[in-house]
Amino acid sequence: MSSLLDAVQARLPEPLSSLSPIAFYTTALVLVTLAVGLSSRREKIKLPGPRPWPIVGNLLQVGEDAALTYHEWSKIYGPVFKVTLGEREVVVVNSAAAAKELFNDLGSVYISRPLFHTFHKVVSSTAGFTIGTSPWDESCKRKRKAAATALNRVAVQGYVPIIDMETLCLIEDIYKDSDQGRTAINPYAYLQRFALNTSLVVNYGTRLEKVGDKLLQEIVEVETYVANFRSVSGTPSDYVPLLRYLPSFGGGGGGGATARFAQEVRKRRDVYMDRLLDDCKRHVRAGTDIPSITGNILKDPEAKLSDAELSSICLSMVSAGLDTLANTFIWSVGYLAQHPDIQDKAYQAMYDVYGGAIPDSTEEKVEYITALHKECSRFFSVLKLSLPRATLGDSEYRGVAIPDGTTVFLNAWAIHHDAERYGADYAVFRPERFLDPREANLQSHYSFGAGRRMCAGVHLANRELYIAFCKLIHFFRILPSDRDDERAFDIDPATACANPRGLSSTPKPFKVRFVPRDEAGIRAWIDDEKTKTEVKLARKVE
Ligand code: HEM
Repeated sequence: MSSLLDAVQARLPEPLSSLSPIAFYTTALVLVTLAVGLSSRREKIKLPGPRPWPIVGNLLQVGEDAALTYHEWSKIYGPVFKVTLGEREVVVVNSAAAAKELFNDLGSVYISRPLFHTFHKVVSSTAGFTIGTSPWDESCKRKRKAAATALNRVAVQGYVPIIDMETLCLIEDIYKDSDQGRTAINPYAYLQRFALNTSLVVNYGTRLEKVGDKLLQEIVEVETYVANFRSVSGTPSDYVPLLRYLPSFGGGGGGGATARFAQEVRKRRDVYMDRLLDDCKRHVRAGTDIPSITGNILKDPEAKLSDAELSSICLSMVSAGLDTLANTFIWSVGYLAQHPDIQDKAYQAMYDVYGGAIPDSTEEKVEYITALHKECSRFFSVLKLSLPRATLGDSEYRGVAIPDGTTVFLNAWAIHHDAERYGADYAVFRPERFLDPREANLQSHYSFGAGRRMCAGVHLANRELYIAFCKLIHFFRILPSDRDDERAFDIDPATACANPRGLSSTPKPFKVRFVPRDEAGIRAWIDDEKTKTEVKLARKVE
């Protein structure tokens, strides 16, 4: 017993570790009693939900993959229930009907974002919050408006040449590294560069040249760490403040391992964000910039954005479309490799429209490809719990009061498994569901969230998905590796997720073959496009 006490005391900060055993147990008892008292006194939301434990609430019951657990709980407690995470009560929304009722019909209430200790106080104190992590206020309104205008349908049409250029680089590098389909490759780095470069060119007019580029690797690595800090289930000290004082958890005040790591990540992030912005500013001053969102803001004398707001928009542009888009592609490519029948249907659909010519990017004419990317977004649900919301003002759900400032999770995973919305075959990958004319009046899926804080990059993301799917399937047959040790891999989003506690789910690494459908055709296209484009749309980051 005393060795257990020694071990516990050794991990505590100075004032607690120096207590005698009797004083220690008394203090612990008082703290537990206080916490139990506080947690039972604090119950504000009378929705059904699993019974919380003292101090930790339901944290220990949530398990590895919170969205899947919440989906199971929704079968017991109904589509809208409450969980208690440490000292925070959270409303979880699990059906399409409830999402509409709350996020759309009560859009002006379900509009804010909650604050979390690690992300908002430790990771973000220098770089500022992204739009997706900013509570709703006048500054957030300005940032959201600027981003939404720069990313609306009309603006995105102007970015099609940029997406085309990045698709060309994607196809060229995949082609080169695949050795005519003989070598199976891991598609992650190619798709991450595609996603990041598109955002960088649109936002700064700059791009990263090589798949193995050091800056690219740094941005992908750091943004993945940041995303994990933003995850609503990855950082227990966000919910149990006491943990911030334990060395292996920690927070800003506690100086523990999590806090130190978060501070290090923040510094690394500041370095490349400053570099990208400075590079853009230098070119704007010299008049050598390429039209971009940031360049336009810097040149606009009427722009009412502060430096911090501009940095926040830049941060959002770099981070918001990186993991989300790349992971949607990565899951999809793995799935397509195991389902050549779907590729055949997509190829045939393109053939029906273009008679074998290369699909045009300026319009989404191939309905099956649109249906395919919608189904990929639904089926793989990369942001399973979306981004957390907070209510602004009091509201009600079925007569139960939801007070101002309540944290709300939109469980996109559960909604995408809602039989009332998607029918009995919700678990089947079937793009055809989105060709049904009855879909026209419904929100296709919830991977971009819902309501007034829905993804501001939805048009850009959809266009990137459409164009890249068209070209990948037009030029390649995507097939499993022919090596015995690589051929089989799990690509089921319920079981193959490599980071169930992360923000954006990614599958465990796998390799596939990209076999050119027409060897001479792909080479001629690459050569021809390169002379036309000559990567003159963007310069390299200096
Ligand atoms: C497949 C790719 C993407 C997915 C799955 C995705 C998903 C999401 C989701 C779920 C949200 C939260 C929505 C809500 O609370 O209802 C969000 C917010 C946001 N996304 Fe995306 N996103 C993607 C790509 C992009 C891209 C390419 C950009 C821009 C370059 C972008 C910019 C934003 C911004 C600025 C927000 C914050 C909106 C706000 O809080 O008002 N996203 N995204």
